[in-house]
Amino acid sequence: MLSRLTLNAAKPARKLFAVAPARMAFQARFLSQKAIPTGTTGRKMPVDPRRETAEAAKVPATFTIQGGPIFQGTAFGANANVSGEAVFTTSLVGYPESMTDPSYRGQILVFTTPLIGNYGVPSNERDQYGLLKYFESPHIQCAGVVVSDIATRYSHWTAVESLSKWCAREGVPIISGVDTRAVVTFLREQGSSLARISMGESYDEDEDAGYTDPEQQHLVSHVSTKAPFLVESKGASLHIALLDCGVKENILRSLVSRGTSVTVLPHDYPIHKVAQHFDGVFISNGPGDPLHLTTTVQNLRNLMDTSEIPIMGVCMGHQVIALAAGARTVKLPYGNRGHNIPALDLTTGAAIVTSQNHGFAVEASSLPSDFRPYFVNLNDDSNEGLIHKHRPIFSLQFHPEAKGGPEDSVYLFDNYIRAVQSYKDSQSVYKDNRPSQLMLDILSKQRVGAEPLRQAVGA
Ligand SMILES: NC(=O)CC[C@H](N)C(=O)O
Repeated sequence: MLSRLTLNAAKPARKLFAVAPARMAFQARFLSQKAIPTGTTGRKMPVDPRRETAEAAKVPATFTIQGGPIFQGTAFGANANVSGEAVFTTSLVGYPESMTDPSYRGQILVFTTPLIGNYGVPSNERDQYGLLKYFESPHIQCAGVVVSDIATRYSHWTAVESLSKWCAREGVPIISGVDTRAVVTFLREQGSSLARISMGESYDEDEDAGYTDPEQQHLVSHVSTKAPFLVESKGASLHIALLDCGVKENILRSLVSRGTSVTVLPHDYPIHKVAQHFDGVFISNGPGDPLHLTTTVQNLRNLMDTSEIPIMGVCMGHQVIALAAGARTVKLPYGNRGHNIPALDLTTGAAIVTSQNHGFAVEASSLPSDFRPYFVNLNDDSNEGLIHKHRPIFSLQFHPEAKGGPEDSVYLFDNYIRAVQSYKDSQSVYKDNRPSQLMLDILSKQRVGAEPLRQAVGA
């Protein structure tokens, strides 16, 4: 199935890429034009306070891929040396959402879109449900950012600061001036690789020194909530339990805005022991290798063996449901990250464009006979979803909440809510509707944020 993804075994010679001279000349011209602002009347215009000073662009930085090319560029954001898995996204917009998506925890995010930062960074305003309006979690989750050209001016009605200032506050470095086409060419041929962003021009000739592999850690335990909390939808009659592997705000919003209250539980909460208090179970997205989530998988297996409750999973949630069902997961050579990835609905024959961010995938051929593949990726044939043949259980490798991304697949939340409603209707005859002690305990708790990324600021 994944044969088209097979890696090229040949290893290219290590290459050093300096900042492209053409790009520097272009930037210098661009900056000098900005230095003489004039209006249509020839009158001198006030200097735009949102413009960052050109000096910021003078600090050199180096991006080194383990066993691969070395890129020199200029530093923005935090003055910090970081290491992580280098991954690339083909999204055109949505950098505030991608960078705060907990599934990117500890990764170095390479944007293939050449100009990043031109609409700045929005505020941490919250909506009527208490969810962040413009971010997918309260902090930047990726370890570092690599771009071809960072915009030093920004403009948007929601913007409150520049990309560089935001990253500086959050301890996350950016390197700009990198030939991101060469990075992607390398990663596509050699597969997912560890990398470093370091301040200065020097780089360690020792190819194996100083690299951190975030996947060696149990990343979900860092981003999952530490205690249950409720996201309330006023007057909602449905109540969903969500296992939080690193949930994006817009997944919660997609559920509560459809008239359900959501109780968010730590990823390893014994869901099989409490599911009778809820009308549906949801398993969220999250970072790292799904094989680390042994307790979550075991609990879910117990749940699926003992209850008929509707279950939906997204991304990590999809992988965990597959593992609980007895299927296998694999690491893809370089993953799928972007907002323009086509998937085919195998139940209807309709193609949709999806938002994705994952390095692992479910091996469709390993699904047990009571499940079937739901969607397939039209670029690389990898599995994009599974659906139970007789029960209301389905999951998606892509992100139907699509923040950012196209909204072709939001209807899948409607399908889930319909299943939750009919399950509730079928159960209500037997159900004791008095709130349990568990629910009373949960309702009394405030939301406790997950751990922010802690990186040493200062080289
Ligand atoms: N967005 C996600 O939930 C990612 C799932 C998993 N960590 C992967 O990389 O495949």
